Amino acid sequence: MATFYSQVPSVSSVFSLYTTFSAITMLLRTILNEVVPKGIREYITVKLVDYFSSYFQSDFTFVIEQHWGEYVENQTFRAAQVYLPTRLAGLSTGKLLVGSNNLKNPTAQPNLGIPVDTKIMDEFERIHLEWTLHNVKSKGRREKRYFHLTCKEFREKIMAGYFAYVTKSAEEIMRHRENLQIFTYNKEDSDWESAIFEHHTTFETLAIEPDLKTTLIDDLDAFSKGKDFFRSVGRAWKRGYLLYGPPGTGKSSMVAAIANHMKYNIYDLQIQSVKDDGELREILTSTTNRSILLIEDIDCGSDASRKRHTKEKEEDDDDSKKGKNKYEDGCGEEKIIIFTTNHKEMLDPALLRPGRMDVHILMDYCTPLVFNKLVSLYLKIDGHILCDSIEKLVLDVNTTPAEITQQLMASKDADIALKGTIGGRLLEEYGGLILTTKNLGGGGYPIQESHRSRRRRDVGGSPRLRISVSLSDGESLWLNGENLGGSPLRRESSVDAKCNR
Ligand SMILES: Nc1ncnc2c1ncn2[C@@H]1O[C@H](COP(=O)(O)OP(=O)(O)OP(=O)(O)O)[C@@H](O)[C@H]1O
Repeated sequence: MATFYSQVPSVSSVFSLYTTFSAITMLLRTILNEVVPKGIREYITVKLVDYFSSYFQSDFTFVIEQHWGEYVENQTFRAAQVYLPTRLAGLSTGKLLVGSNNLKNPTAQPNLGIPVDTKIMDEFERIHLEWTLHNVKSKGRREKRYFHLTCKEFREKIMAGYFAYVTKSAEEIMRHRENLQIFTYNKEDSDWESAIFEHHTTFETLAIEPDLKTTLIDDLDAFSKGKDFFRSVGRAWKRGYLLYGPPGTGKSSMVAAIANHMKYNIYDLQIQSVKDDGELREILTSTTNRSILLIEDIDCGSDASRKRHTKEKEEDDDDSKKGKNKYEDGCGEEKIIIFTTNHKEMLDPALLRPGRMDVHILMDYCTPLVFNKLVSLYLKIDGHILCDSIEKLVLDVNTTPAEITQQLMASKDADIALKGTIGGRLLEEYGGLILTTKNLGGGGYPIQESHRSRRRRDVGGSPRLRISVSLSDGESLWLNGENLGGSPLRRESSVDAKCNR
């Protein structure tokens, strides 16, 4: 017994042995890091991973195809596609697939792509996993892509935990992705074609009323966090927006701001080219989650679409009685649908019924606030001597943000740019007088599209526009210009405004 105790090392000798061992380990690690170049170290790691992976050859394989059913995008495939590039360090070959679609920053480090027929290693709760992307193209059929995910056992654990982990990671990556994509539908291939979405408008650079901006952002944020809510009320996790208003008031810019805020890709569908509901359903189901389906100019239609609309209307009436919406049918989760139109009054009333489009947003002519926002965005100034008068004028004369931005872009010099706007031109011509159309016998004469076209016909088809202005000395004038955004205005005649309405 005594001999045994005498052989047991003391605490201090254990501690000193441990210290020496740690120091040697650290020294060796430092030498290894100093002496063996990084490339060789990584090569050894890859080889070791390779060796062990072939040693523990997996015997169970999950097959994850790109499409689930004939057309529906398989969300598990999509999640893997987004997630796997983060696991390419464990690649078992000496090759990497690299590329970039970053047009904003062409010198940025390229991204890693998923090479075909190449093993990609991953680990989940100490389970070793192996992914391989396969690509099969058979004659006359579209390319078939699928992943093999192999593991030795633990099938239950993979089903219960790993796929959810991959999906969550992919969502996180997508939430922070820099480049969004815009897809357009190719009828011939019955598939979407993608391109980088280059519209950089955000809610910061979109000039809209502040209240509308706050409400809309809150609505979008609530939607993106609303998974449980939508489920609890038994509704599909979708939101529909109808953007309506005259051309040039920022509907497309608003779509870009929404996409950039949500980091959603856009599927831009020309509804006129879709022949029937069956095709529409196929197209909708082939869009991915966390995306925007955009249908612009919903009021415009070819003959084909008009015929379809008549048929649809009958079906819609039927569907709406049952509380159904075909744009919602079977098209996945977390999706936004946006319709735009210049003529809300021409839309099929079925589309406007409660429950169809959740939010209707009027994109209108410039207000003083919108005008000032555009001035501060484009001219980087907080105010200008001409602004007060132009603000008053935009209340009376319908001017679109597009017309204003065009003029503000004309020069970096605020004086020149502001004088180029309709208000600026009037002010310049009439020597800084306060201009208003308010006293024209009954509350002014706002110039709307219908008035414009009637005026055009009145003057024998020439594209002239007349606006009425009362000067500060009480005199009323009709001013004549080629159009609001065009050539300088000139005095035509002094007339009684009432007679000319
Ligand atoms: N509210 C706005 N804020 C900032 N810029 C705007 C706004 N509205 C229009 N613009 C400017 O005008 C251009 C045209 O606007 P946009 O295409 O968004 O209008 P639209 O309402 O979609 O027109 P259309 O109905 O003809 O498609 C934009 O590229 C942008 O520069």
